[in-house]
Amino acid sequence: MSDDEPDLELLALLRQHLQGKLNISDEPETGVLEGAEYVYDNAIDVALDMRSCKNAAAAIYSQMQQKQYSAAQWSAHELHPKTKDDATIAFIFTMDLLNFSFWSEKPEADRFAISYRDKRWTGYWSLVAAMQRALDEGIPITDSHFWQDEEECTIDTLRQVFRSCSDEEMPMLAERLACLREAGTVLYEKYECSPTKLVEAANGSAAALVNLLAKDFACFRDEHRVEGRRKPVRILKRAQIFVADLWACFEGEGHGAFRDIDKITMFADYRVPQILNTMGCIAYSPPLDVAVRAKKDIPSGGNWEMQLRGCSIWCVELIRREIKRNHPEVDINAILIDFFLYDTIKEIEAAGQESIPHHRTRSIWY
Ligand SMILES: Nc1nc2c(c(CN[C@H]3C=C[C@H](O)[C@@H]3O)cn2[C@@H]2O[C@H](COP(=O)(O)O)[C@@H](O)[C@H]2O)c(=O)[nH]1
Repeated sequence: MSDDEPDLELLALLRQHLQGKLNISDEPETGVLEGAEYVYDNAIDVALDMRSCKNAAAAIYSQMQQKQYSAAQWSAHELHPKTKDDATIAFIFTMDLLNFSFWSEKPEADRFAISYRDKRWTGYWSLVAAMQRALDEGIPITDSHFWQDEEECTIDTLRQVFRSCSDEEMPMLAERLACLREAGTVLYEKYECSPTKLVEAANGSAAALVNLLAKDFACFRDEHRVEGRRKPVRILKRAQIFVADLWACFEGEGHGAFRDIDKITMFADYRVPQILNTMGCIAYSPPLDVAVRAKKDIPSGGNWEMQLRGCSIWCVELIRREIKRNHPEVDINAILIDFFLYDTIKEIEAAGQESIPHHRTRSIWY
């Protein structure tokens, strides 16, 4: 080897050493957790209670153990798709494109609801039920070609797909149509009209898939400016829950196999902050507490809302760390803790035992 040729072996060793020391990894990061910690460090209207977080970690761990909570629960839900194929990937992609803002101010009997399989579905489940019903009725709601067809896929088509068994229409139908249109265009331009090709473009990295969604789809770009910080805080709730739903549905196999799945954080929606507050893990300042209990509109991207979302992400991260500290052998991540917390608050809601309302923010982000 001549003197001026680089010693590739030496360079490889140096790179390995530096990566170890400086944690310079080729693996992508989403930046969500870093942004959440920044929001928590600067929050004045939402605080974390460490004693309650410790107690919650113990309670969540023991209940998850008792219920043998795992990714397998996802497919066990009556309405979730059961096959592990491209059709299911398209279903989950469509679902998480539209997975936002189901809440209503009407009484339970009058709120937007979907009648399907002789049951009345509300909230998130109304979305899944409406999609299943549409497919049963031959409406290709999960097909990105359909989303781009301005003759076939109109606001009236969505009114039909999401027709309610009460007088209230599904919220934000126009925004949902815009999400489908945009996603159809991006899939056509970049991913051969295939959600599976989009998943495969991430080469098995959860963080890379989240970043692809945020980069290529404006309707997944759930990031917001906060004062005192140059770059926006990335929350990316629907991008992250898409990866998590894929991972859970495929039970970590095939198109659900992500080597860095533990980089996915809690999904900052309007339900998990409610259960975290109920458990005493997060506390609101008096004015925020009054506003939430009065079901006042909490503007999307505002100071209060960003504190609610950022502090909830950070809170679940601390609960996850506490569980891992006490049970290093247990394979648990923020996704399973989040799914468990969501299902728990839904049980509390069904039993009519909510002690504080969820916060009211209307947005396409959650
Ligand atoms: N953080 C978090 N947010 C979640 C879910 C789910 C459903 N995931 C299923 C999959 C596995 C789990 O076991 C669940 O069965 C929906 N949401 C969000 O909540 C809101 C809907 O509330 P409500 O209107 O009351 O149904 C809305 O923003 C929706 O996007 C979750 O898991 N985590």
